[in-house]
Amino acid sequence: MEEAVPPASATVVIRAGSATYPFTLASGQLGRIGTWREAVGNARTVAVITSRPVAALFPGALRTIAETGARRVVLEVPDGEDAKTLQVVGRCYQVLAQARFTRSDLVVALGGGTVTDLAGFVASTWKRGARLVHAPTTLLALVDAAVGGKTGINLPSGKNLAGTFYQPERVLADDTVLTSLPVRELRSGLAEVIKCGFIADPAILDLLPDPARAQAQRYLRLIELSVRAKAQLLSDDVTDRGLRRHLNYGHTAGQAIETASGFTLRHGEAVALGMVYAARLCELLTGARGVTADTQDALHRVGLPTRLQAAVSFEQMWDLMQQDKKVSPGRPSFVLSPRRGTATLACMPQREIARAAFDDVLRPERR
Ligand SMILES: NC(=O)c1ccc[n+]([C@@H]2O[C@H](COP(=O)([O-])OP(=O)(O)OC[C@H]3O[C@@H](n4cnc5c(N)ncnc54)[C@H](O)[C@@H]3O)[C@@H](O)[C@H]2O)c1
Ligand SMILES: O=C(O)C(=O)C[C@@H](O)[C@H](O)[C@H](O)COP(=O)(O)O
Ligand SMILES: [Zn+2]
Repeated sequence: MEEAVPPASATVVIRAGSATYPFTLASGQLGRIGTWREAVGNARTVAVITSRPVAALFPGALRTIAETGARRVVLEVPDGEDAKTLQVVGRCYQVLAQARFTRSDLVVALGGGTVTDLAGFVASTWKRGARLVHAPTTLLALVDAAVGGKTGINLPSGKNLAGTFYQPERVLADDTVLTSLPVRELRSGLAEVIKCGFIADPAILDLLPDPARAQAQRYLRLIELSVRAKAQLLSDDVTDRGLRRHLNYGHTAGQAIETASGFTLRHGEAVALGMVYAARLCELLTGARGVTADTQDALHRVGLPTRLQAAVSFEQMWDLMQQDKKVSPGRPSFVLSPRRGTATLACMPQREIARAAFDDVLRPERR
């Protein structure tokens, strides 16, 4: 049985500095001609960036884009993190060049966060800026990656080390995409939802779903609350110099762990571990109590990992953390959340404290 949860409103207006655009949350809209007519506008060519598995899941969306009358070009990129490389960016540019793609043509990102990160980068750099619409198909992309205009490409030396800030014209959020999403991917998205609960809106933490059950109303509500929380933090800090950094909670350690695991961990799983780590650091640095237990409890409720299983050493994590793009010596860059709904910035911890926190909460337990 579905619990009675207040219905989500249809549109969240995202204000990102001088840009304003709608995040429309409407079940089934990716298959509607009206949605796409409005999104395509007067573009002559629509380049849909997607991956093969995602394209196979959403033939209706692809067909409907073609029915708008615009010429449709489908760029199938590798699935998952393999899409976020300079090589794939180069291949996208080649296809756009062959299609004589102009700045008034439209790039549509149809997929998860890897696709929105890649497509955003391609659109922002193609002729210094083509039109862009996001059609997120994972929970993680719905609540996070499709909003706020961060684009990212991975380099051998680290995750998201090349990127731009480039806002889409609109985000077409259709919660029915969740019906085909594997539970592991749902959980991964819930890590970013839980992050918003800790740094901004504690009400989120009282609404956490059971990922093994269908709870459509609850997801609608969580999508809306998470997007509102994100929008609030980035509205006056699009370029990540101040408040927006709170959205990086769990990411300094998390993205280091994600990279060190060779991307065997999903982004959200790594962020979950990063939040546990940040919680323990918070206790060690500030004397706060109960932060780790509260974090572990929220993550356990949705079945996310709270301790490393993969072989990632402290040294690997520590080295990669130093290369995080927001780290600069002596300046606060590590996000802590001492209490539900709040976040602060601290300097990178000293190595001994960083190691102690790792040993306390992340190091795989000996069997
Ligand atoms: N730019 C940002 O603000 C931001 C925010 C958060 C995360 N990210 C980035 O997002 C990426 C992770 O995104 P993700 O978790 O969506 O991963 P993803 O894009 O790799 O998608 C995960 C998997 O789900 C599959 N999939 C997609 N939609 C599906 C559907 N509806 N049904 C069934 N399967 C489906 C894909 O084929 C893929 O294998 C990371 O690279 C991360 O760095 C960016
Ligand atoms: O939008 C933001 O700002 C975020 O930090 C959201 C994160 O969830 C996301 O993973 C982002 O891509 C991480 O950014 P990075 O600057 O650490 O690469
Ligand atoms: Zn993230």
